[in-house]
Amino acid sequence: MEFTKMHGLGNDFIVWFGYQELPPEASELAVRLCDRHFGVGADGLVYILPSEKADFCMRIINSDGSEAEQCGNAIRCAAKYVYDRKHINREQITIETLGAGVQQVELTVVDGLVRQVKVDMGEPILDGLKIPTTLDLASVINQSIEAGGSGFRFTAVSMGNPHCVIYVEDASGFDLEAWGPKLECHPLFPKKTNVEFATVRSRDHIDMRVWERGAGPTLACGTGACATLVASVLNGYSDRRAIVSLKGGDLDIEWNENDNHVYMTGPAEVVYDGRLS
Ligand SMILES: N[C@@H](CCC[C@H](N)C(=O)O)C(=O)O
Repeated sequence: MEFTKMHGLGNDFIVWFGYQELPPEASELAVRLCDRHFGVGADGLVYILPSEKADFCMRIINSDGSEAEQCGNAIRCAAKYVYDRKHINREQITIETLGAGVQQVELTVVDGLVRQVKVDMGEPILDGLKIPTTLDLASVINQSIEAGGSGFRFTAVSMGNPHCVIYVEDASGFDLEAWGPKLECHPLFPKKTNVEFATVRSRDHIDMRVWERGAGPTLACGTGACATLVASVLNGYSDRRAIVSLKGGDLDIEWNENDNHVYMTGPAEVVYDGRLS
């Protein structure tokens, strides 16, 4: 079984190509292989599959074996993979996702090397029940939530997958382990949620740390960065375009006023090719 280890800003994946469909053992394999001591070590498994609607289809399995609807860092990796391995010879690629439709990806290639990947992440979902939350509201902005005896204010956004954005004084020093798991499984979020702790540095720069649903603390989350930018605009904290600084590096995020789509630009890297016996 040949795989490729890739990452987007340190959010790392075991990438598989060549399957015709998601194998039934994907969930069990994710738990085993993502283990950083007894396995390969990764935040998730990524399958690049054939698609009837787009050039390729991408499916992402979190390290706990659950399947996510979408993954921003993985879609950049998938686009770089198919281009580098010459499965496509265009710099514009369409990739079908489980929960965020078909996404348009554009590669910036310099001297044959993929330098940046820009993804049209589609329109954010703001409706409370569709995110999903248990709140029947047109948008879930600056609402209160209690976890572990403490109260927080949160804004919920879906980018195909659910996000709970909380503003804190210092995101980079925030104790993710203490609050992440409690908020991830909070009953307000029926499908659980990714949790972003954000600090707005200026109107075009936001620091964010993430506790991912099904994966725990990761170095970066593409959909989380998009959700954080959208939440920051909704709360009046930022402009519609900002750098979101994550532990693993920066993403350039824009929520375009004309088409209401969110655009994410960032890198994707190959670490190594491997073979499982
Ligand atoms: N790291 C991702 C998101 C992966 C899925 C997430 N854990 C979920 O369950 O929704 C990203 O870069 O977007």
